[in-house]
Amino acid sequence: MSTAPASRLQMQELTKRYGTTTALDRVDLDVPPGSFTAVVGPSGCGKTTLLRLLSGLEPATSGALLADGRDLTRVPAGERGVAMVFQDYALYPHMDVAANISFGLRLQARRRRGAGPDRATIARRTREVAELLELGELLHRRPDQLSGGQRQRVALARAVVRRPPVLLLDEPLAALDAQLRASARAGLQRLHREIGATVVMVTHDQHEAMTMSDHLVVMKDGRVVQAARPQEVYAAPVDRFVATFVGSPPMNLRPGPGDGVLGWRAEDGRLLAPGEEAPAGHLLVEGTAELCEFTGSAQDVVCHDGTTSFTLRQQSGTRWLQAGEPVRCAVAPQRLHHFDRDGRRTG
Ligand SMILES: Nc1ncnc2c1ncn2[C@@H]1O[C@H](COP(=O)(O)OP(=O)(O)OP(=O)(O)O)[C@@H](O)[C@H]1O
Repeated sequence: MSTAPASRLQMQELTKRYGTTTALDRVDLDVPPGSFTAVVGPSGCGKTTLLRLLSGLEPATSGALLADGRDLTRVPAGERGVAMVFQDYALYPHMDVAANISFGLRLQARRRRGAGPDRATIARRTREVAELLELGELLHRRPDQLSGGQRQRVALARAVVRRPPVLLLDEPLAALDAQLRASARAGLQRLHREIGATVVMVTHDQHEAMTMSDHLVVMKDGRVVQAARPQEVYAAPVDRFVATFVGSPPMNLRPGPGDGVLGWRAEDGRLLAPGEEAPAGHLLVEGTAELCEFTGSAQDVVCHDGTTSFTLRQQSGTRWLQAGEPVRCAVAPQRLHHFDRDGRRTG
């Protein structure tokens, strides 16, 4: 399937206020062309508002929004080259799958008279996108004759059939059960590869965001806290908030040195044998195993040291721990994260 070129999106001091609520607070963000950008953050941090501004459903209060350097602020939603799939992707119930998918193209044809796509083009593009999303066999079914996952794919097909340079997805997988989500995740990534558009996806699921995106945006209180490759956000979170929000289990934190905070990831703790000393320079963490969760290839051991909890992840091949056992582990100095008293990363 041929595509329109992907757009680079830039937000500069983008602000949106609803009465006294500031939903977006001077957001500066650069979305690389062709990226799969995932936006995560706690409920109410402004994720959906960001998409609504990008799509043109809502005007910004102030600031600038550019696509490939072009100011979008006054460009109407229909002319932005931006398609959006909502969480509750309402399909037209009386139309079959083919008619649902081609709706936008048919509208375009009618509006532009001779200049829009002709019938043969519409039919071909509908077929192409249906094949891409594995809906080829279902073109003549109505939405109420489809499963949740199939309906979600029709909504996606309807959005991408017009080859938008930008595709916005608001919690696209939220309505699917766990098993369907896994295959829909793979489907979305494949779709992104095929259509080449810039994808911006909002999700509650930070695991989903990490695994699917190549650009991860973490928001809090209407602001972008960090935007980078997911690997970088995980390896070097800019502050304590990102350290505990991104990654599962959240990063372990403990006071010190001074008035700072030390952090370490569950997989960076190495269990010490009874009597074994922590190597010089390592952080020694001691506690008691309280909860041992076997995940298949690993075991997450939630421990308590009298004041705080921490989680140790043991990989397969090690001895599985049991609740009640004493736990001593060492963390190498290069695996430690340092935050200052205000929670900012210092190393
Ligand atoms: N139309 C509106 N009128 C007034 N306040 C609004 C409106 N839309 C959003 N808000 C407020 O703006 C803030 C950001 O909302 P938004 O929906 O963007 O958050 P979100 O990160 O998408 O949240 P969630 O993850 O819960 O969907 C919230 O405080 C919300 O209550």
